[in-house]
Amino acid sequence: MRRFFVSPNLRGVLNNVRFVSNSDSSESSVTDFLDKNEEYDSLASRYLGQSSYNCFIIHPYVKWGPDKIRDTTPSNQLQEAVALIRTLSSWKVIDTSIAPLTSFQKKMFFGKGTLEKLRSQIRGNPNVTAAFINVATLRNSHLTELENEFGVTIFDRYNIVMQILRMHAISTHSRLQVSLAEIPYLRARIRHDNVGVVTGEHYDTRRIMLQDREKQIKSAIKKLKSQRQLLRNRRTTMDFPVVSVIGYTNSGKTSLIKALTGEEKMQPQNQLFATLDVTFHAGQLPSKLKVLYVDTVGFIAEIPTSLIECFNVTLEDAMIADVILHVVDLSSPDLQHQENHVLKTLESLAMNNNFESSSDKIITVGNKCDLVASCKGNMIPVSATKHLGLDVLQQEIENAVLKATDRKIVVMKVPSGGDEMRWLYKNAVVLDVSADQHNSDFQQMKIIVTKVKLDQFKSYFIENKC
Ligand SMILES: Nc1nc2c(ncn2[C@@H]2O[C@H](COP(=O)(O)OP(=O)(O)OP(=O)(O)O)[C@@H](O)[C@H]2O)c(=O)[nH]1
Ligand SMILES: [Mg+2]
Repeated sequence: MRRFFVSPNLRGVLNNVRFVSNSDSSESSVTDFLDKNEEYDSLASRYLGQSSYNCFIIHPYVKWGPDKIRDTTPSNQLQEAVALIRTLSSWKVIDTSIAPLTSFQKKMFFGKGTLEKLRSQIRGNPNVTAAFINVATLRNSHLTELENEFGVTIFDRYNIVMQILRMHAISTHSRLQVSLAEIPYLRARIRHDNVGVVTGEHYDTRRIMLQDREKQIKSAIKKLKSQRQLLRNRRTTMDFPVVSVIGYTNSGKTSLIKALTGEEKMQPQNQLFATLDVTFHAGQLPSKLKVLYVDTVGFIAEIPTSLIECFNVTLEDAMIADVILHVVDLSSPDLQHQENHVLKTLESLAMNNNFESSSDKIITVGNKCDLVASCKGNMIPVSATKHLGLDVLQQEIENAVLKATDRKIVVMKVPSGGDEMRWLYKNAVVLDVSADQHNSDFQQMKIIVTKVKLDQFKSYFIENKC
């Protein structure tokens, strides 16, 4: 299993281990090109709207058949759509509607009656300037159809999520990833606009510009990856167990790490995709063992794979952790759907990257227990903000970390002030030292030690003496 290495200056490092920094000048030069492309900017501001809209939200749902989603309800999904739009600070939700469909594969997106009803609702309200159709991606033909019918700008989830990510991406790494995710979207949109245009010249220039930009972004991400690897390698000598914290967006991952580490600088927010960087934070378990908690980007259902893929890189660090905390929001009416989505995505990520399955190292944490009367299922109830249940959780994390990293808590009798003591201070975590009651020349040391180090100790100090 891979380990993260951190600097020998333990205290400094443990204050706040953050491998991704917003102000790293060596990184920011890598992204200079992102801001120097007028043609791209005009395309992005047109399709990834930076304006404000008064939005009518439509949640289309399939009543039966293979497209029907079974572990949630249309009204829960509509609620998530509303939360997505509310995350865009300058947008307003004007009205919402749940619209039945027979299938997403039909030539016309809505049936005649539903379309008629929606058209009169939207066209009848002069305040409405946009409609958000709550599906992963709309086909170009459906986009054209709905624009013509409703007479307002049409958005799908891909677009809305992109806009949120754009708004929250500050660090070099997240800006690059978001920029990469924009390309397939824009490519589809310029193709859409090209329909019916006699000369394809303009389309070709734009297509080539997007292709060049994609190449530049990919090579910048590659460069950055090797810089980050170098940074990690430089922080040699001490290795810490790694506990990654994953979960659906807004479930409380950042809040939980803040509660477990006491790191005041962390800023949880009531927004979807508030965290877009993988960051590392030092914490201490009940036995004093130091661990690194990894904060990660949240998951969300119903987005296209090209968008998910851009964030897979950030999840790589999370996947190879010793223990994974899966945070679920107990107060969400859509708890089951969100939990299933995260587990399914993890499974496919593991499969596609040839990682070993992560299921046996997952601890499920039911967060926001202060908002519910009871907690069902096999999970540890906590409240990150009210600091409830954290002791039990930390003990569970410790047991899992010891098991996953082959560490043991051992009590040893060693000569006072001898080489053995010095060796153990250097190579193990010393939990307690007390004078041996039967022989004052010896000390009892309670330590946490890896199996490898314990075997070394035995070979240096026990077997060699025989
Ligand atoms: N009542 C209550 N609110 C909580 C609790 N934990 C987190 N929250 C709130 O939930 C919201 C989201 O918290 P975050 O910690 O930012 O969630 P996250 O999972 O990191 O979200 P993303 O980074 O956007 O995916 C914030 O408004 C928190 O204050 C809790 O235990 N109880
Ligand atoms: Mg967060």
